[in-house]
Amino acid sequence: MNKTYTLITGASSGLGSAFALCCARLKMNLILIALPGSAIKRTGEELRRLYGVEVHIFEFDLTSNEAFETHVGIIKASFAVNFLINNAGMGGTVPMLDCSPQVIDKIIRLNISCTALLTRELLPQLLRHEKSYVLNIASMAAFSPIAYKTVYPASKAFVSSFSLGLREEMQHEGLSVSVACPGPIMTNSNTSQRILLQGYKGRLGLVSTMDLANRIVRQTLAGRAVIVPGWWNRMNQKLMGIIPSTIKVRLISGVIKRELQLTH
Ligand SMILES: NC(=O)C1=CN([C@@H]2O[C@H](COP(=O)(O)OP(=O)(O)OC[C@H]3O[C@@H](n4cnc5c(N)ncnc54)[C@H](OP(=O)(O)O)[C@@H]3O)[C@@H](O)[C@H]2O)C=CC1
Ligand SMILES: N[C@@H](C=O)C(=O)O
Repeated sequence: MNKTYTLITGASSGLGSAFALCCARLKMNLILIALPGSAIKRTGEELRRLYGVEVHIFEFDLTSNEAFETHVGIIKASFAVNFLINNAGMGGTVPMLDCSPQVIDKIIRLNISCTALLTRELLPQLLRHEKSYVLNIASMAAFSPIAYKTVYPASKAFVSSFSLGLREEMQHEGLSVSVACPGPIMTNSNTSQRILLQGYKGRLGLVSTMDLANRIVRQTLAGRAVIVPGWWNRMNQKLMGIIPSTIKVRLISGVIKRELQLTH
């Protein structure tokens, strides 16, 4: 039987490395993408040794057009990808006037362009399998505009809309597309500090990173369209579907504004 591979972007830390561990435990061969200079090679060796799976590492900046074209070209030509996890993403909390145009561009490229383009590039490979999966990582932030984050929630609304549109288009093709909308996750130190500044409301939605990865992968393989882990987050999702946008943006932004203490 031909070997199949799960490709995970942003796999060197945070949720991405938890996905790598979860998928290795499920005996999936892995292709891990991360920025150069992380500890991803060591992670790869550990996963090979512990779980006996193949792990191929690609270290490049997904937002560089040239690097993207070169590395994705190699991946397409060499590996039969049947599960794509678009996890790499960036955000932050900063007033619009203090946010550099470069950062805005990077968020849009990584969260929006790379998600759509990598999916498009790998679609022919994915469709060669009887059953294949795409998992896109959005956020609870996809459910409402948020002041002081502005570009990030807008980018995650794109990820959500893109995923559900593609899911509909692929429904008879054997490709199941899911979008995960996690609440706060204690991953890198900046994000963790900001979550603590939100107070008890931020902490109520917390799910441990490994638990989150396991739940999201399980539900993706079960074919679920929208994955919102955690009871508090699911309740918030329902509320956000009912509350008018002008009211919810004010309520959520009030909580998020506390994160500005980190930089101001
Ligand atoms: N943390 C949270 O509270 C939440 C996160 N999310 C989403 O979950 C996903 C993972 O988040 P999280 O684990 O916190 O993120 P982290 O910042 O902890 O990790 C992001 C990963 O992506 C990699 N990465 C970043 N930029 C690039 C790039 N240009 N090219 C290649 N790889 C890159 C990072 O590499 P390196 O380590 O080398 O920088 C790292 O491996 C994101 O899409 C995020 O938006 C959703 C809801 C809440
Ligand atoms: N990862 C994002 C969390 O919601 C952020 O950095 O804001």
